Amino acid sequence: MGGTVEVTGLTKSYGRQNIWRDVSLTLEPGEITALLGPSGTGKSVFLKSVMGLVRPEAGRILVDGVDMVSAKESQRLELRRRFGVLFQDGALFGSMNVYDNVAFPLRQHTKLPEREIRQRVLEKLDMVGLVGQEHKVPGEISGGMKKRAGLARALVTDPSIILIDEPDSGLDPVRTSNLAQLLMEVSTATDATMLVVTHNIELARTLPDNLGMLYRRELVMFGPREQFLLTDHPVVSQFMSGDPDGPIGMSEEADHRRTDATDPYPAAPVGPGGPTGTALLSRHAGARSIEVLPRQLVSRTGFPRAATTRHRERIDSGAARLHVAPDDEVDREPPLLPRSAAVTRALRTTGDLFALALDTVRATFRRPFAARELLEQFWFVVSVSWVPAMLVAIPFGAVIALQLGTLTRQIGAQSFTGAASVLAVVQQAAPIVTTLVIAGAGGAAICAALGARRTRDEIDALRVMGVDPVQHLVVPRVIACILAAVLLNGLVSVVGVIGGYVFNVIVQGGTPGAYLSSFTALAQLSDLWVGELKAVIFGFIAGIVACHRGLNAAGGPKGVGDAVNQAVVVTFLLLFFVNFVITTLYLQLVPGKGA
Ligand SMILES: Nc1ncnc2c1ncn2[C@@H]1O[C@H](COP(=O)(O)OP(=O)(O)OP(=O)(O)O)[C@@H](O)[C@H]1O
Repeated sequence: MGGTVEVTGLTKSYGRQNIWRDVSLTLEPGEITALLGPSGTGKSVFLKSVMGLVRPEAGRILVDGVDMVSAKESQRLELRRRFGVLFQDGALFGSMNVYDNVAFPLRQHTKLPEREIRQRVLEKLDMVGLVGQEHKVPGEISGGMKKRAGLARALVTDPSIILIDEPDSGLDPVRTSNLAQLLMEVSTATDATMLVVTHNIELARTLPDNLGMLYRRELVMFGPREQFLLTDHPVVSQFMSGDPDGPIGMSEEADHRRTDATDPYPAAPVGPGGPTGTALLSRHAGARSIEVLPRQLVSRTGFPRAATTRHRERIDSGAARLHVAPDDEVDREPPLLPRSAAVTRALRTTGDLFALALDTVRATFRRPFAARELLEQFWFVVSVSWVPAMLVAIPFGAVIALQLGTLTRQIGAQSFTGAASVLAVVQQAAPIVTTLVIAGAGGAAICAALGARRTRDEIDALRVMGVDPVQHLVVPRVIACILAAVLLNGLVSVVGVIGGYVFNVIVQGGTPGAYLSSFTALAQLSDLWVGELKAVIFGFIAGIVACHRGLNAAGGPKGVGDAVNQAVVVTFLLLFFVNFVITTLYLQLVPGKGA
């Protein structure tokens, strides 16, 4: 039997915008529930709250008795393994083909042999009509196909709770009907609990056992299909008939308030066994005049559906009743939430950045380690950074040598030119130059790639499949940035020193012997180590900031662009500040040679 989801008093806001408040409903085991509502009323946010991806500020979501809202992230990852989720655009992983996408949850969470995985994957692909397309990557298939592949992935682990966001978007009417029938077959075969967010009226009338409707920040109505479809509530009636006239307007904010406040919209009378074929005369102008309850879909296999029997029993016993929000609640003005101060937001972002840094350190020691991802990312960061790093290193080393050479000659200390320029390159210029290039080239690309995955719901899809994005994505990227910084720092130091040598000896007429001997006289091994230590710390900062901004990108391509910009700027600022701290500490704690 499917899981139970009990939602009580749930309230969610983003900044000053209250999305919905005090939402309470129960998804009964094995039953199918459809959540309706005009665009922008927070249906997807509700779905994400149930998955534990969005944190409501008040209320509880008990999934088989465990509260998703207050549970630790590790508990949530465990709970989410019971879910099968289809996101609005499928949320397929862009780097994998359809077959690997569908196989992903099985490979991640089971030790099934590849032969068994193949059998299960092909069975689900057959179910959604995608056999023969399994070798294609998401960029090569249509929106509807992505949706069906996403459904195959959601079903491949035989989940006990299935959450589906707009299954009909991107599908033609015939495929939508087929999909509704498919969901009914899945429900009959597995008895999984389902929550389907949809705008499709036909699907809403014929598939679910229960319906709920969000409107003006409230769950205006929730209850059994038999009662929900027969009410003459103006909002529900208008929505179900697709009528342009009524309380629902073009936008959620502009929707005018219903003026008729006298009718409490009572539920339609329902007889035992359900009122199939019942006709109801509406008493509201503008609402449907006569409604006939459409038949619910049944399984074509001929097997009875356990949830249908239980649902009937709940109605007959009076346990399942229509909940209608009191009139004054629907008409209430949205609460004016306090404006979140810029300082508070900045502090929260800084706190999140530190939390991610700590999480990354902890997740580094968790198994399995994403070694392959690390190698790929390391190769990627080095390949985009090494050429610019070298090209910057030569003029940098030369400029330092030129400046110091001129200065030391002015004060009659030419013999220290080598030491001064080598120390400046190794300790200061090399780690900073290397990390600026890594942040500008590798970090920006990492941030953009994660941001794009975030806006395509791929990150949420990972979390829903019980995969920790910090362990799977952040750890390999951060370690790749560190390793690349150490490697390139060494190379940049060598190139910078050679550049300085060439300029000092050839252009400024210094002697090679004086240059080298001054270096060995004043420099010490710890000077080299501090350069590499800086590279490690700066690489860590570049990786963490890039991942943090990427994982928090929001609002489509512009949001990703903004995230990349912020990542580069924040990394630069942090680098110079941390460099100042390390240099000051080093000079205070490590006495110079000969001092
Ligand atoms: N991460 C977020 N940050 C800020 N606001 C958000 C965020 N996610 C959603 N919202 C806001 O919450 C509101 C509800 O969005 P949601 O996507 O849940 O609506 P919906 O009912 O699913 O709409 P549709 O049917 O058009 O998909 C919108 O105003 C949206 O701008």
